[in-house]
Amino acid sequence: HTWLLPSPSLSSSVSPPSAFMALFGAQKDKAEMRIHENLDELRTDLADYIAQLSEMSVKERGVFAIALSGGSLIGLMGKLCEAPYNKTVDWAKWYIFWADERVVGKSHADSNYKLAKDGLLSKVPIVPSHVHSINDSVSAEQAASDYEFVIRQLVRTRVINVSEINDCPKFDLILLGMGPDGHVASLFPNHSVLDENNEWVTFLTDSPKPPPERITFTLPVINSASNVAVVVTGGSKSEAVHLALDDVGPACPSLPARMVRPTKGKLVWFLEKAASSKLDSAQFSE
Ligand SMILES: O=C(O)[C@H](O)[C@@H](O)[C@H](O)[C@H](O)COP(=O)(O)O
Repeated sequence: HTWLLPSPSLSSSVSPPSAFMALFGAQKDKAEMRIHENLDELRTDLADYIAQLSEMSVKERGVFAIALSGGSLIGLMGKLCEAPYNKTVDWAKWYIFWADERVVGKSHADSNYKLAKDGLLSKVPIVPSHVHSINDSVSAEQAASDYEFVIRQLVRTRVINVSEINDCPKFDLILLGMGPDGHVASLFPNHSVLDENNEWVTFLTDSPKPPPERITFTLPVINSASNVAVVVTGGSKSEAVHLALDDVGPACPSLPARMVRPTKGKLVWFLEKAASSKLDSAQFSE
C-alpha cells in the first residue's frame, strides 16, 4: 500500500489545539508512507525510488549526491546491484556520502563504509574518487571537521547542491534507518547532538549504541536535503514508528526520527508491514 498522509487542506480544516500540533501537523502533511506487505516488495520499491531520483537529479544537475547510513539499509538496497538497475542507473554520476559513520578503520567490521562497499559499491561501476568516506586515522572530532570541509568544497563546486534558505548542503537524497529507540543517523534521543545547529557534521564519543565514537550529519543538513527516505523494517520498531509519525501529543517532541522534517524537500517512509503495525492508521487497514 502507498498513501499520503492527510493533505494540508484536510488538516487545516481542523483547528490545531496547540502550536505543537501545528508543527507536527505540518510534518505529517509532507510525509509519504509506503507500507509493504513483505521485504521483497519493499526492496523493489526502494530500488525503483532511488533509481528514479538518480535519473531526475542527473537530468537536472548532471550528478546525484546520495548519503547512506548503516544497518539493514544497505542490504535493503540490494536490488540496485541486479538487473535492470545495474545497467540502467547512471552510476558514473553518483557521489556517495555517509549520513553517519562509526569512527573505526575502513576495514573494521563496524565500518559503515565497509558495509556499503561490500554490499553495494563494489558491485556497481561507481567512480572510486566519487566515494567520500571519513578520514579513519584521526579523532572523531577531527574526522567530523575534515568531513565537513570535504562537503564544503563539493558544495562550492555544486557537486552537492546548496539550500537557498540556509546555505546548508542540499543532498539529492539522504537515506536513513531508524533504531527501536527512534534514533536516525547517529542522532540519539536526549543527546546534545540533536541541538547542534551550527555545524554540518558533528561528532560524539559517547554513543549509547556501540561503538561509542561516531560522526553524524546534523538535523539542519538532513532537513535541507531535496529528498529524505527513512527505511524501517521489523516489529521491534513499530512503537517508534508510531511515536515518530502519529499525533501523540507532547509525549515525544524530541524523538530524533520525529525531528526529520525536510524544510522544502520530500520525505518518504518505507515501512515493512510489521513496522507499521502500531500506526493509528493501521487499525483501518485490515
Ligand atoms: O550506526 C549504527 O549503529 C547503525 O547504523 C544504526 O544507526 C542503524 O542504522 C539503525 O539502528 C537501524 O538499523 P537496522 O536497520 O539494522 O535496524
